[in-house]
Amino acid sequence: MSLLQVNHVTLRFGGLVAVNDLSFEIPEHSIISVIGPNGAGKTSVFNMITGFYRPTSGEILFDGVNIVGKKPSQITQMGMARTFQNLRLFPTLTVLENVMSGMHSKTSQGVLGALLRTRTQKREEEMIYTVAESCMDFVGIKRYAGRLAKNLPYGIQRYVEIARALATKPKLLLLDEPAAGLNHSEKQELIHLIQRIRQEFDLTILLIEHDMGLVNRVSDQIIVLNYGQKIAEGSPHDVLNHPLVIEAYLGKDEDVV
Ligand SMILES: Nc1ncnc2c1ncn2[C@@H]1O[C@H](COP(=O)(O)OP(=O)(O)OP(=O)(O)O)[C@@H](O)[C@H]1O
Repeated sequence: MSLLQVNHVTLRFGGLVAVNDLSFEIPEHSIISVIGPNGAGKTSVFNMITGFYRPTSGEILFDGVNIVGKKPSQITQMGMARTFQNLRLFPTLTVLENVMSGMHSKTSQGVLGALLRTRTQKREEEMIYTVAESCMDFVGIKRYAGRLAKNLPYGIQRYVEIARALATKPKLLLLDEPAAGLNHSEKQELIHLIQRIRQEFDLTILLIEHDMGLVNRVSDQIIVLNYGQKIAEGSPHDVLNHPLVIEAYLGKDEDVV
């Protein structure tokens, strides 16, 4: 069954068509990558799926529900989590607090509960702490738990974002250029982490990435965008050898494996 269905979605900014009549489906438990040259519309697609942009036309079904018009927070509640191309951590909070922050939107207690510190609320805080700890452990950043996010190297901050997203126990995890700014050995670790996430967590992953080595290693299927349109879709081998894809990347064809 498809966890996500994007049906004939178009996004216009004035006269510019950023995404043009795009359709694709994401089967449950798969890892799908969206690739394409700069400006192809990849981030716009992520922003529509996560509710940051509203499509000009078309529908997006998540778990069978049309999510067009829903707020990002409502979509998060439905089981979607994302990381950002430009990191969005709370710089003056610790790693632990950042990871816990992702889960607070899911607690049942409101402001009154927080003030009264009801027993339920204390139990929830303990549960949030336990989940945050296990997610930090899973991605290998537990030793940084008490450090302020802003004082950590870029590569570690990326892992904090991933841990924060995982802690919300999403059905769909969207990773926006997770390898950006990472060196070769960090990229190898990230490939291993993405494969472990798929094995250990019951989730589906949608990835935007420029690093073709990573895309090739982790993806079940690849969707290629160019000028807002889908120009190819299929297995890594088929897509990365597709003439239209090679043409789209011409001039930077060293990226294509
Ligand atoms: N908020 C916006 N307002 C106006 N135009 C926008 C906006 N967001 C994106 N665009 C335009 O839409 C097109 C697609 O941009 P988008 O960022 O989705 O591409 P991308 O494939 O993610 O690129 P990159 O790989 O460089 O991140 C571009 O022409 C971009 O300038």
